Amino acid sequence: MASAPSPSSPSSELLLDASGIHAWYGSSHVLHGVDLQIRRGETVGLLGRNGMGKSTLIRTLLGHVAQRDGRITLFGQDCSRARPHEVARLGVAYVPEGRGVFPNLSVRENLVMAARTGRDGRSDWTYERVLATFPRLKERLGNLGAQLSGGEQQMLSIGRALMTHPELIILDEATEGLAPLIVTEIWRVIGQIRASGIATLIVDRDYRKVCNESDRLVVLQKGSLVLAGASAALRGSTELAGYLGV
Ligand SMILES: Nc1ncnc2c1ncn2[C@@H]1O[C@H](COP(=O)(O)OP(=O)(O)OP(=O)(O)O)[C@@H](O)[C@H]1O
Repeated sequence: MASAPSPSSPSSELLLDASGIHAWYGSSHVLHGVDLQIRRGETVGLLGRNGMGKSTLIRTLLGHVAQRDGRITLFGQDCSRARPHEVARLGVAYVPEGRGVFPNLSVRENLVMAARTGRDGRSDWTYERVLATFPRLKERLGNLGAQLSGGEQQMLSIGRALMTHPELIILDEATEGLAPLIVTEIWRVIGQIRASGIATLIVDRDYRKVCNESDRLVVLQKGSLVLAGASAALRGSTELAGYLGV
């Protein structure tokens, strides 16, 4: 089992190195030369008001936005033009808001189907460990994905991501629209993922939580990176509040 770096001291190895990222939807130019780095074991919070380009940046890094430009290196490999399945195969798990679950398969099948050893041969996120992390899923093993509540589907989606032994997990609005108790549960698991040494990129509307649960913050405004730095330094700053409009 790989040793887990402490959340406060990510290693210097770059898992993601993206520079000069541009993206377009038709004639609409949405990202304007964004740079983003994520180191092994690091948790990065991606912030910005609605429509500033957070989801587009994530989708671009994952190869989902065809009209893009810039350089994207993942685990040392050039992925600037990679397709989504090629990025997934490299060890990046994507947990999109409210999706990522097969509705006609049971919870057990959803998890087992996702199982894969990591690039470095890791297999520490076993089926049993995922169920221990999400006790609710353990009670629903025979239920179909479609029969789960929104919160349970989100947990299953994160559970499936963990079963792939990713080195980087991207969580886009993982708590959106969920009941407060479930939101607390999901943040607890995000904390566990962080402590286990998996690097994470988090987008969430609860910017305070993102500030508290991340090592570093990057802020987008109108598709450009306007602020970046250690969460401890930026949290509570008037500059951050200004960009977030809070
Ligand atoms: N599929 C699409 N086609 C055209 N324009 C899009 C598409 N998706 C997003 N946009 C536009 O791109 C811009 C950035 O949107 P994006 O969803 O990346 O922002 P965001 O920061 O994630 O915001 P939110 O928090 O509201 O999801 C917005 O102006 C949005 O209207």
